[in-house]
Amino acid sequence: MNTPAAFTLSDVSKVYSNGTVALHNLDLTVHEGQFVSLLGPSGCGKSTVLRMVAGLGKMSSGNLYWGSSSQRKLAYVFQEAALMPWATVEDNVALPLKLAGLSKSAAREAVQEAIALVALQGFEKAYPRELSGGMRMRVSIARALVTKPEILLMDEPFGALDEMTRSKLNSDLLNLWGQKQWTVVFVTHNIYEAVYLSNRVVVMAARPGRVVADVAIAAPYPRTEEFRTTPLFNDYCRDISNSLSRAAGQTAALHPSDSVSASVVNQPA
Ligand SMILES: Nc1ncnc2c1ncn2[C@@H]1O[C@H](COP(=O)(O)OP(=O)(O)OP(=O)(O)O)[C@@H](O)[C@H]1O
Repeated sequence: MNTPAAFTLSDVSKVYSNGTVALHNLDLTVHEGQFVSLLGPSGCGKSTVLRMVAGLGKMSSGNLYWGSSSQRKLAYVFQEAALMPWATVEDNVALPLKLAGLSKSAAREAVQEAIALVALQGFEKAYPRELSGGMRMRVSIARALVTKPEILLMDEPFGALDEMTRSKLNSDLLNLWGQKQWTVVFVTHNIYEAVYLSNRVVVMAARPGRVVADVAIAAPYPRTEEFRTTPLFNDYCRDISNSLSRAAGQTAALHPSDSVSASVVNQPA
């Protein structure tokens, strides 16, 4: 049985000012505590969905409904860590609280807690240039967590990281989610990452941006590295890959002049 809705996008369309139809009649309800991945090829509107939920830009039509007022506590994690290079880790993490008007001393406890959640104790005084890409992304996640969000919107946060760092951050993120039970909406191009992390994968296709499959990943948590080698994992990856292929075929039929990239449709081994 589903938990209450965290939010619902109802019949949402988004046409950018240059005429690009980024989303067309999209319906999506995300439930409290779900870990939902939005998966699809470049340009299918994944980031636009996040932006509409975050209120970063107006929908052209449709509505966003919140499950309850307390569920509006959002945090956004971007693909680039986007840290202030001149500021230490703790000052970067403190930024949202500073912007909200808290003094440094009032923010200290929350900043320490967020840094501990991403396992960066000892690096409070370090500058971004002294950190690896994975550590910088941890700082970016801590900066999102410092506001104690209930909904975490993550826009391909690990896309620029090497495979081993990505795997490590995947399992750390799952551990955190297991403790905190946020609602997570996670954008990715990567089928394996989506299946590993999520209890639901929403598959999208481009031109126009739309939902083409909604797959419940019925594997228990906590998920270990072994999950990645199970037949169940491979079955989900194959099914989702097939959905992406079918959708790419439909898009190609709609836009025969395009060369639709199937590069995201990697068949699992
Ligand atoms: N500000 C904008 N103005 C015009 N077109 C835009 C704007 N932002 C996005 N688009 C277009 O809208 C479509 C959806 O973009 P969006 O960034 O949501 O896709 P995406 O699935 O997140 O892509 P990617 O995986 O490459 O980040 C694309 O065709 C994109 O070029």
